[in-house]
Amino acid sequence: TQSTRPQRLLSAVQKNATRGDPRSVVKAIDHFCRHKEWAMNVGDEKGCILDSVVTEVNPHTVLELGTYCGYSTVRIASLLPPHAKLITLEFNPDYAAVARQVIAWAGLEEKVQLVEGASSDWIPKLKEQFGIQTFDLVFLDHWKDRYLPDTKLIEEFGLLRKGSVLLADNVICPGTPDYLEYVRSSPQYKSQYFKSHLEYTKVEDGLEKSVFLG
Ligand SMILES: Nc1ncnc2c1ncn2CCCCCNC(=O)c1cc(-c2ccc(F)cc2)cc(O)c1O
Ligand SMILES: [Mg+2]
Repeated sequence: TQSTRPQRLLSAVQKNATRGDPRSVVKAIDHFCRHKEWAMNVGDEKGCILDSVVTEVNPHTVLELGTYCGYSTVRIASLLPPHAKLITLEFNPDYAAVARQVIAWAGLEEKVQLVEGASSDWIPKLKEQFGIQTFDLVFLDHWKDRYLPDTKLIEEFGLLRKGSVLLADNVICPGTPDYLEYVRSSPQYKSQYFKSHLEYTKVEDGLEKSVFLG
């Protein structure tokens, strides 16, 4: 049977990256997506912005919505302090299967909990299931029309504390207009737009960083 794009991306990692070296895994994926097949990873340009926000926040608890092949999972987890935990939710079992292997190749399994299922089903259960109080950082990169309802769920279930940071991918392309309107107009958030480009292209896109004021 034909391989899928995520499977071909995984093969490129296993062929070109060094086991236990997250930076080489990131490099191998970016090379594959730039020279072989485009894929919807956050990519190298927005990835540098992601890295700077992760480093600034220095989070002990991270929630990622939308794992895909684990590219941003690896970028984030490679920057976490010891004993920090990253929970990443992936809806598609085929993506999840590839992401587990990419995360393992990077040697980051200890820091990452990949959970399969829909964000709307899991957000209400994260406290009891994983003993989480609040998240220091949330990276939104899943269905674009789920950013706003899931942010409201995250607020409703008390998963944010004063100073928690939401970082949202694709706020321009494909776009998340209702989410942007919400975080930019709500008195509960201090928002900032980081202009960039859609991964591996010249099309405008960017990340929106929103600090929860409590
Ligand atoms: N736990 C969960 N709960 C709910 N949904 C869940 C989920 N886990 C996964 N999903 C379902 C997300 C599926 C992928 C989401 N990402 C995207 O759709 C996405 C699309 C583009 C894109 C841009 C221009 C184009 F021309 C084409 C595509 C770029 C990106 O950076 C994107 O992140
Ligand atoms: Mg994205």
